[in-house]
Amino acid sequence: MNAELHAGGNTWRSLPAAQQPEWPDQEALRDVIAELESYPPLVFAGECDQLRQRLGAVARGEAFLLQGGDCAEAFDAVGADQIRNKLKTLLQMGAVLTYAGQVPVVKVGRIAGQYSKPRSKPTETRDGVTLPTYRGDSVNGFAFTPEARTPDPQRLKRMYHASSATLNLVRAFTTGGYADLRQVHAWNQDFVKSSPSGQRYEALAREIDRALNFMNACGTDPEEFKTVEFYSSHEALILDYESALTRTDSRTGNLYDVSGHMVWIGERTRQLDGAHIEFASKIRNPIGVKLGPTTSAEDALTLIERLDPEREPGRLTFITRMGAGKIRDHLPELVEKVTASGAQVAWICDPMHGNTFEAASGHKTRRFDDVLDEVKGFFEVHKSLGTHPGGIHVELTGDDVTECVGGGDEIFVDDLHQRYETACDPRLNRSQSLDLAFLVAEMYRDQ
Ligand SMILES: O=C[C@H](O)[C@H](O)COP(=O)(O)O
Ligand SMILES: C=C(OP(=O)(O)O)C(=O)O
Repeated sequence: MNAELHAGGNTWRSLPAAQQPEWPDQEALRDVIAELESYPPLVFAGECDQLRQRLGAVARGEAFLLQGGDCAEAFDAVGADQIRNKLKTLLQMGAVLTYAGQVPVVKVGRIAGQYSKPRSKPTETRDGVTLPTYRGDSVNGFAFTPEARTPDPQRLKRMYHASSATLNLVRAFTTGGYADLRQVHAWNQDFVKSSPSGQRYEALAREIDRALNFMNACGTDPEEFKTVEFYSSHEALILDYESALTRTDSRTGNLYDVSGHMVWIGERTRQLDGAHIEFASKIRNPIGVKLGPTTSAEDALTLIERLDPEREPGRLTFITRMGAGKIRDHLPELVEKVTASGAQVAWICDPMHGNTFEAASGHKTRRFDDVLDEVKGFFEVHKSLGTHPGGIHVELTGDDVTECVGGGDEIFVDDLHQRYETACDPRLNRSQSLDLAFLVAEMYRDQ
């Protein structure tokens, strides 16, 4: 094991680490870690610093964060079409939100590293057969066989290569002309024309059109529309992987987890004395922490103490995922006490994870109306406290899947089986994601 890392990026090893796979072959795991430690970084420390600055603007109320992508990326979905569709959807959402909010929208994908899943149960039983639960492609296979479900550390290397290929294409799309704002707006116009609830969005789309024509008429350099800043993020769950990809920045001597620009710690692994928070406290990347409905204000304040002792805007993002029925009761105390402490965190709403239920067909799903209601509650709470609703964090795909019910192009419970493709939690499809963007844009504007 890399001795330099042992001093900083590996201090988590002496603490309890929740949700780690039971790798059957420890020697094979050690070999994989050693190999990963020799791989080049996927992102540069300077890019992480730039994202931290952008998130600082979110924390100060000067920008909005759009973070979204798959629940669980899959190795067999690392294809040009899927990556392009996802990116296209996020760019379309970003364009609408930028216009409505009149502030920069920081665009961060749950992409190029979101291969590991925390689970409620360690095992799954089907027809009397019990096997380890699926923990994401970085750990085991989705197929319900003993071979597939046995954790295999070689998969950590595949995760690195899949992340690398994905990021490479994302960089090409976002800097090579595909993300041109005029093109993105034309896609949005198509959506407004074809969506059953598109009429509601027509006025906003027309205004954006006029704004673009105005900028054109003023002679704005068309090159300025051509590229877009886009960052990667994932849950820092499998600590053997994340710490093997932690490097010392030659400019500053600080440690960075170079597996993605931003990493977050999930609701199931944010124990204050646990390994994940210890790991996150040692790296300089911008850090997100998920906060569910049982989070106390004291927990939030201790997290700030551990992760953002310098109170640096942009360092820490709280991603609340309370559930539509709970957010209005639970969020105010957290925001009030954190604000009173003087900390400037970014507050982001994840309206997905508190709103999951099982349909009679057995599919895990979410209602679009609940998702929307949680975002509404989030905006209401921040409005009443005079604080900034900093953004949204959404599980989505650019494909026309049928995993969440509702939306303008309505999906019914009976439709769920048609194209239910997620390996874990249900995602908004392309049209539901764009519906959400237009509706959140209206809320942001009213704010
Ligand atoms: O995406 C989040 C979690 O991994 C997921 O909600 C856990 O799902 P489970 O309750 O089916 O394990
Ligand atoms: C597992 C996730 O969320 P949470 O930690 O909020 O349950 C997730 O975002 O994939």
